[in-house]
Amino acid sequence: MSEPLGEAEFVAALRELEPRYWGSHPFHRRMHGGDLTPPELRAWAANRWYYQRMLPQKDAAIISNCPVPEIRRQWLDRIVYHDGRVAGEGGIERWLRLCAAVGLDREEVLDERHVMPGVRFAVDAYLTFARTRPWVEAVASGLTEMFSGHLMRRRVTDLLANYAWISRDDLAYFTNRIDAVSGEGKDALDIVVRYCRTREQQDAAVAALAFKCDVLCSMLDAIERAASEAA
Ligand SMILES: O=C(O)c1cc(C(=O)O)c2c(n1)C(=O)C(=O)c1cc(C(=O)O)[nH]c1-2
Repeated sequence: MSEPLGEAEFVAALRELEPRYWGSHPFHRRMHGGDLTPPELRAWAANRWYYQRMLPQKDAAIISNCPVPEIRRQWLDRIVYHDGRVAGEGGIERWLRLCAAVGLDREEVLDERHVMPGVRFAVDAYLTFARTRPWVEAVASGLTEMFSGHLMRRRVTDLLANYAWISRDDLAYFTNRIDAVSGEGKDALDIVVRYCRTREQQDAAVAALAFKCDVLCSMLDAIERAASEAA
């Protein structure tokens, strides 16, 4: 059995996966460059809805598999963040607001008529991973958020600069998420470092993060196809 990595080495192994993150995916590059047409932006928002609406179920799966009260308590905030405390609030509602801003009716988002099979497959795989793998691996798979703060900050700037009909208020999903992610990302990394003690657990955490990078890129591959059909 190999020796466990030191903390710095383990964190470096996780961070080394950044090139596999969806930040550099060609579809994101086109979006940030201002090259998407209104129908392409709608295809993106309607498909990503399927990811957004699954996140609380993924976080609930982590809680249900986790025997540590302190972690369960901490993780609960994520569900409330997306679902809100009452109907009409929370991240999911802010995503729907963005969908409306790009010209989608609420109904056509909620009934998921635009969701591509590849997006469904990738997102469902993420949920199944969280339900079936050890809870700390599921937490590690969410560490893509370590890479997302910078991307979301750029997204707000680039969408405002390049798509005249989108206002700052329409982007409340991202402006709000940027603040949340700096704290949550650090908390999740601390948990992974603390609970992955053996080399096998550390390797499984790195593999979980690689898997999640693939989930996100597969989503965007399918979204790219939806966009080309919509354009
Ligand atoms: O816009 C983005 O690029 C981006 C990326 C990610 C991510 O890296 O997983 C998340 C989000 N946004 C996000 O808004 C979000 O709520 C979120 C939750 C999670 C997760 O795995 O638990 N990732 C992400």
